[in-house]
Amino acid sequence: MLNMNNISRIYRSDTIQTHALRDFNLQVKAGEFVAVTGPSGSGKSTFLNVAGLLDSFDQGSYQLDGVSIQGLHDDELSRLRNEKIGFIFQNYNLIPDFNLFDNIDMPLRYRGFNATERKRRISHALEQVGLASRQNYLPSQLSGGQQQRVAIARALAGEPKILLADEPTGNLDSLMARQVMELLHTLNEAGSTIIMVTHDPDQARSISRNIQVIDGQITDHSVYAPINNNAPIAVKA
Ligand SMILES: Nc1ncnc2c1ncn2[C@@H]1O[C@H](COP(=O)(O)OP(=O)(O)OP(=O)(O)O)[C@@H](O)[C@H]1O
Repeated sequence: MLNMNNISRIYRSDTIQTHALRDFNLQVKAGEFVAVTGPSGSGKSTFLNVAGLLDSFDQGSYQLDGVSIQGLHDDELSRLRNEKIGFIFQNYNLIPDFNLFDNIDMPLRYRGFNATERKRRISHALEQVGLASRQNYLPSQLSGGQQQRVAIARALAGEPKILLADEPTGNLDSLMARQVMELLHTLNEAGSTIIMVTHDPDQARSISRNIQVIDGQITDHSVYAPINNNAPIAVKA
């Protein structure tokens, strides 16, 4: 599904170069759930941005769902991004004046789906996140956890090949965070491929595969026993 080999991403300014990713190698198979951990500034967001085709890279090769990314033009990258990737951000990124239906509808309109197909996708996605009865609500009428579930529904409605989540529970209290994590696990059990950056060690432990990023490289690559197990069985991969 995702195949990165020797990826480097260097940010350059007049005076300094920052090697945000260096010789970064990662393969993720369809159906995996991967937690990405590591200290602040280690390159986690840069990795997600490169993986999500939001940022370019300087060296290496990257195939997403069998498509080589190198050399693609911006319009091809946008099309691939819209088709294959669902993003979930810490701050939800919902449009406050749009109700839930219209928030989920907007990227589908952009992709040119007809009204019947859009309605089908929106209804199904809202059902998946347990908010089918609230499609006319505004984001401000929902809790933070519910807003994040809408953001997840928006990502799911695109029927992406992979979900990329950057600290999706970072703004939530522990109960709501747990509900969002349960939803992500349920989606993964139903077949979704998910890569999630988290600072929360308990969350990471609930996820079957963990990678740790330090100084732009993967330094630890552990596979844990699945969810709801506080005593991980670490197997070095
Ligand atoms: N647009 C940019 N221009 C210059 N340097 C950048 C840019 N974005 C990130 N960096 C640098 O690249 C390195 C990796 O940053 P990145 O945001 O990927 O880390 P992170 O692990 O996601 O951090 P955090 O956990 O704090 O979000 C850092 O040294 C950061 O300062």
